Amino acid sequence: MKADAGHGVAVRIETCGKTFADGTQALAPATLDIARGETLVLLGPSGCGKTTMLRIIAGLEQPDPGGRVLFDGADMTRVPIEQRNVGMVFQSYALFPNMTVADNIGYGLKIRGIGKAERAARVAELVRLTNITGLEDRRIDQLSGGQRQRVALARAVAIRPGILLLDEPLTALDAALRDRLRGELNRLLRSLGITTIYVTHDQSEAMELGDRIVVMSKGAIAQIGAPREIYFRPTSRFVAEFVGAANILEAAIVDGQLRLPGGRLALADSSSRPRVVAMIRPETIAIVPPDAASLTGLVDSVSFVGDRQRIVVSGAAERLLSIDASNAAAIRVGDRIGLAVAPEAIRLLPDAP
Ligand SMILES: Nc1ncnc2c1ncn2[C@@H]1O[C@H](COP(=O)(O)OP(=O)(O)OP(=O)(O)O)[C@@H](O)[C@H]1O
Repeated sequence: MKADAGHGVAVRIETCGKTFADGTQALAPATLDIARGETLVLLGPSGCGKTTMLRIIAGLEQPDPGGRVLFDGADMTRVPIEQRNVGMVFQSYALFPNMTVADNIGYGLKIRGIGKAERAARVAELVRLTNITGLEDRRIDQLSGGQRQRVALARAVAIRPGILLLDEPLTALDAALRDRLRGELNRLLRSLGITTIYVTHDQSEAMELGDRIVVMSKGAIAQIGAPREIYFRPTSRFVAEFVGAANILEAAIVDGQLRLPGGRLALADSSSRPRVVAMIRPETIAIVPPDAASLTGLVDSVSFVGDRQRIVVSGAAERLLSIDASNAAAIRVGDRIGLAVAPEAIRLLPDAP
């Protein structure tokens, strides 16, 4: 969490729903508080309503009647976007192509009547913060995608917005560049301490950048929590499967243990239900010698994925189980292996999706 996060609510969305003119309900009425200085990530599959929520906060879209948007406690619902003091960056850069980098970054300051000397000082600071030193006098059409996205970020934060809204700002970039910029963006957001709302469908981006993540599904909030909470303690099957890889097991509980075709697993959670849906992350399953193990299975496939190997096991559960193991483990297809899972790593889920 950023240093000054948590002191008060910067943004409150109160029963904000959105039904478009054609009858599409993009957002069911949702209420959400965003703390000052926090980076809140809206995460979900395509069409789940993330952008609609961001546009309501920006003032590009009005919520359905009854909904309110508050900044620092003040009702902004009817306040036009240009008076909301928000900075925005979208997937498409929307920079002025024939202006220089420095002029793009300074544009918002200029139209706000900020003098030349102060403008130059702020532009210089942002050029340094966003790692584009040396490119100040280039035109936008002479820059790479990653450089353009840095300029777009610098321009958005130059006006010192109260709130920064980012909609998939890294999506158009290739994987290696996206990873690098994600780290840089994380440092930038933390050093500026601006309240940020970040839209993405990429769960690793959400994990790295978010103080909290709002997982959305079909126009509704499925779960809100810190990245670790969302990952290890999902409250629904949808969240478990959308955020990272998940083994979902349907099994009976006997004597506080999950009863599976290949053996048993001890549980930390108790349940009064005779059958449960349980989630186990692939990296929480350890491979142990089969003879003393309470659960065993047969290795169905082994795939090398670079930093680890993904092992798929049959016979342990009703479905195939995926395990992430270190490359050091010498495992071959057809091996009989034992599986161990710490009871706390098994999460019971409600039956509903
Ligand atoms: N102006 C509009 N009129 C009618 N329906 C719309 C309009 N804008 C968006 N929608 C619909 O509302 C739903 C939510 O859209 P939204 O853009 O918020 O989703 P999203 O989660 O941001 O998706 P993506 O990741 O694909 O951008 C979608 O079904 C979309 O088709």
